[in-house]
Amino acid sequence: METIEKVPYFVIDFDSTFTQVEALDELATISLAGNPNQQQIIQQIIDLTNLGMEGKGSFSENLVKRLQLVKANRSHLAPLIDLLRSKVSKSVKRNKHFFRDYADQIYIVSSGFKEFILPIVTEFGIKEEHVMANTFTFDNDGNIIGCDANNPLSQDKGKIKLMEKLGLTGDVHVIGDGYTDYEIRGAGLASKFYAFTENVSRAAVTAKADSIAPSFDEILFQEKLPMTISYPKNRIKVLLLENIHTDAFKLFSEEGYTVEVIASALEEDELIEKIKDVSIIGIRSKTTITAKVLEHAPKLIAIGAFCIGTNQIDLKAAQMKGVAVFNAPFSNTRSVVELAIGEIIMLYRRTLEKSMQMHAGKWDKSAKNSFEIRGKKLGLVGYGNIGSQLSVIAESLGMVVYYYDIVERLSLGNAKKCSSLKELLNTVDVVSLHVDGRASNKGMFGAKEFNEMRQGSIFLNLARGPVTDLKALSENLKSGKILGAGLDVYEYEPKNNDEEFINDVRGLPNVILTPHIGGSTEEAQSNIGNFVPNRITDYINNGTTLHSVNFPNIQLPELQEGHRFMHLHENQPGILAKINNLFAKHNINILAQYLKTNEQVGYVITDIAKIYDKEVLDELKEIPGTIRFRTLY
Ligand SMILES: NC(=O)C1=CN([C@@H]2O[C@H](COP(=O)(O)OP(=O)(O)OC[C@H]3O[C@@H](n4cnc5c(N)ncnc54)[C@H](O)[C@@H]3O)[C@@H](O)[C@H]2O)C=CC1
Ligand SMILES: O=C(O)CCC(=O)C(=O)O
Repeated sequence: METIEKVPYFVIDFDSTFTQVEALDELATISLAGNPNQQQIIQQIIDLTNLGMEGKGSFSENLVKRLQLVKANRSHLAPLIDLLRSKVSKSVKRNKHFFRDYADQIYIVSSGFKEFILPIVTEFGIKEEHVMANTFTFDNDGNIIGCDANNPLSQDKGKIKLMEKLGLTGDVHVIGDGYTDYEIRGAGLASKFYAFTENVSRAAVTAKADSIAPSFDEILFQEKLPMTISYPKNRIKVLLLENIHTDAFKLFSEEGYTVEVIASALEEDELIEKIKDVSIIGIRSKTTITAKVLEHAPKLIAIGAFCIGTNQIDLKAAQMKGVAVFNAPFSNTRSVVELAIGEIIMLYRRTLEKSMQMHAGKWDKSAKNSFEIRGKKLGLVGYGNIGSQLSVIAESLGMVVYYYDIVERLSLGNAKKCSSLKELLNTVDVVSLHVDGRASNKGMFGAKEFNEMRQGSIFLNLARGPVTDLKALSENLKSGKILGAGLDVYEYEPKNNDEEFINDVRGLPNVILTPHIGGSTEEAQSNIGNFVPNRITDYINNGTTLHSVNFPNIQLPELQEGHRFMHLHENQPGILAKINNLFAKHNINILAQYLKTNEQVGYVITDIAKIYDKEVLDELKEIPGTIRFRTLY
């Protein structure tokens, strides 16, 4: 711990800084309960508070007006204090130890009232005599009728007057959300002003700040003081591309990260430029993360694939750079399945063709080449999450399901396993591809496979574009061998909605073309927008890698006490022993230890006691084969 002499005095505001709320606004909500004009009066109070915080108008007149509007009684203070206790700012709560450990250096300077400030801040170890605030005056019935007019804090430029009177000798750093907090610095009574924006950010105040602090962690980080978390979260930059659902923005922002959103995908060179200071990137299927991009991402901790497929990411390169990749393996499964079912029906009934004829004024009432799906044989190529879900629903509609997969899968319902792709193609009426986008699947379905299909079949590809040879499909559609097709994915897909879709399949008969929207439903996107950020924050906050597609998967218990060390290394013999030898050498007590490996890497998580020799950190990083080392708390 640094010596106390080096630590400046911290002058901290109460309302909207120490707590998330303005106490007088909250007091009014309590005191005016049941008053028919409650909302209107509270709004007047909020407007007056904001004027004061922005440094507009006379502060003393503003305070008197607010107290008159609040019309509170002593009996309203207890419920107010209870509420404030639950509204202490999150990062203040998180760093409770700081207020206790540095109590000699901490002052609360507030234009609020001691009656509700003292019970809150003294619970954090702040000294009663270091709390500078107003006091209420009451009438005989306990009604609040005003405040002590002699207290400088009830007057204009009150905080300046108070600070002059306090006469702190030494460095003073002010932390607050209001203009009156800045004024202490403006008057030369402090050397630094942090605009605290965790709860409210006012342009007039941030413009005057020496530093903007979105949390107390940021202040402690800048002051080089001990923090509860290892790194201020606002310094973690998140980049979300490709129209990712707004819930992801919300979740990452609530976590305290700084989030940037771009609606489209980025090309490699644009990405290389953008990713330099990014810690978390969120993409969908259109952004390719190559080894070259990863070389330019020194801060990258995690990649979120806000979809199922991860073929667009160099998973191995990410792993060897210690970047964890997470996807949403079943959040859009149902949406793809529903689209496939809909398309099979539409294609068998030639609905699109007939609809287009109708729009052109042609009435063609005929049953020719229109069929029910009941009793038809559906062949699923790839029997993973989507294939097997489609199997169940198709069967419930009366289809007879066959499947072919390169790995053993549990047959659901009455689905029949085929031992080869050829067997499946020779048997079924509808072929639907649900394989993943691994490199070896490129071109897996071409002239030979269409040739094996039965006359008058239906073909669907809602998996990945490169899997199918569209030239071969087009020839088979034109010859009538294939009755109809549904395509959602293409080898080249436009980068954004402004680029034209250019492809030979345009204009082919009885072909449903959709712009890679198999997973684009409100439900799926919202599911994904929640699933992926939660996996990433679990990893960052706890080390848990469950659902990572490139790290060994491990679900860790929450760390209760102490520190967690996470060591990712190349999977070579002897590394665990080297880690533990270092702990022994530094006399470090291991509380718990977990190890999970895959073929390439090992992931060792060690929980240790609170006090430890910091030298071990560098030594752990230097163990040969170390890919990434992270500490928690
Ligand atoms: N159109 C869209 O918007 C969407 C497309 N997808 C695509 O669908 C794919 C499948 O998704 P899930 O079923 O969730 O994946 P999954 O990983 O659960 O299933 C894929 C299955 O395909 C099998 N497979 C791979 N190559 C094969 C081959 N050559 N022959 C036979 N079987 C093979 C695998 O063994 C596995 O069982 C995703 O990888 C993605 O590319 C996924 C979601 C939305
Ligand atoms: O919705 C997307 O951007 C991609 C959907 C997809 O292909 C997938 O989830 O793998």
